[in-house]
Amino acid sequence: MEVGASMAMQSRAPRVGAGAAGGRRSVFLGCEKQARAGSLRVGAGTAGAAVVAVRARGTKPVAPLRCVRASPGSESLHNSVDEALLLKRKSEEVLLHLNGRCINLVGMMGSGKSTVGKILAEVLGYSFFDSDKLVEQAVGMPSVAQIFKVHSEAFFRENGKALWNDTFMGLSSMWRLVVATGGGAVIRPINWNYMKKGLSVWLDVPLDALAKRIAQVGTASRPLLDQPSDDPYTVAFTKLSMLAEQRGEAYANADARVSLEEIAAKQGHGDVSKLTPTDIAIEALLQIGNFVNGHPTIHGQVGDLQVDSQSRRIRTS
Ligand SMILES: Nc1ncnc2c1ncn2[C@@H]1O[C@H](COP(=O)(O)OP(=O)(O)O)[C@@H](O)[C@H]1O
Ligand SMILES: O=C(O)C1=C[C@@H](OP(=O)(O)O)[C@@H](O)[C@H](O)C1
Repeated sequence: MEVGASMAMQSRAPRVGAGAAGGRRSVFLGCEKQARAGSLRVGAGTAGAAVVAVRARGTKPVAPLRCVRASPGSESLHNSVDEALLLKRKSEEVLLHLNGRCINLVGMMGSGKSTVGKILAEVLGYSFFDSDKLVEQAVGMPSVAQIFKVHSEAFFRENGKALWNDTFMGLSSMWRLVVATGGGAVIRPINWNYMKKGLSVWLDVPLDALAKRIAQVGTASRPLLDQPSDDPYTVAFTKLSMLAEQRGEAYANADARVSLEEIAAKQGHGDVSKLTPTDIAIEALLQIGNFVNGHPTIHGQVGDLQVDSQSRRIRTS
């Protein structure tokens, strides 16, 4: 989640404020930047504990083209103007068929869900959410690492499940969002019930590339990989291999798969490290396009909402 602060979409990061409900915090998501008409309240959670209130953004079909960069020191996200234009064209192609459906990115830690998700949100004129950030804020802690430390992994995954339910139920009830889900979100079947209300896209990155990225940025924000070692690459690679073994089939539930190896092969590279996040976003749009063409939703149900594809107004069903 280390994408640089310079990216425009961060101004759309969800704000979460506390509200007492059912003995824990309810989650208030305000996607305020560029918010326009329409405010929607969705009861979330079987206990009705949390209410997610979302300001629906107005229509803004495609974001203006602009050069975006990742964190300082990293590569430019776009290799060229041509690449940026291709991204924009692909987004225009899929936008109409998407019909407001939410895009849920799944994949291992470090697979680029946040980085690519922000590019997709930017170019589609969608809002970007990071599901881990929502849980952090609902728990009232600054990071997942802190939740693991003060509580435990089990708390994060199991005891915190009501929060997860609220988070995913709330997110799945919204529209025009790109969501970067935590790498472990796929292991809870109920999360799929919610994610399947929109589209799910698996960023399938070779483990070697993941371990290199994570070793490069450090493991502090990824508690599962954060062990004292002189060789963070090997620690990350070993743990990621284990997780991939356990989760492989769960990721494969996604509606669309973006394989970095396949993109690299198409481009004639032997190595995925040459791919920019924009290359990956373009392929994601291609795969999303393939999926939505086979699964159209027109004037239909999107999650719990009715979306009018002409006016793009939202009504609760
Ligand atoms: N295509 C890419 N090439 C090189 N580094 C990347 C790429 N995509 C993401 N990264 C870097 O990898 C790290 C993890 O990316 P991130 O988007 O936070 O992954 P996730 O959200 O899936 O955990 C970040 O430091 C990011 O800058
Ligand atoms: O794969 C996992 O189990 C995890 C992935 C992390 O999110 P990212 O995939 O965004 O790094 C975070 O939820 C936590 O450290 C556990």
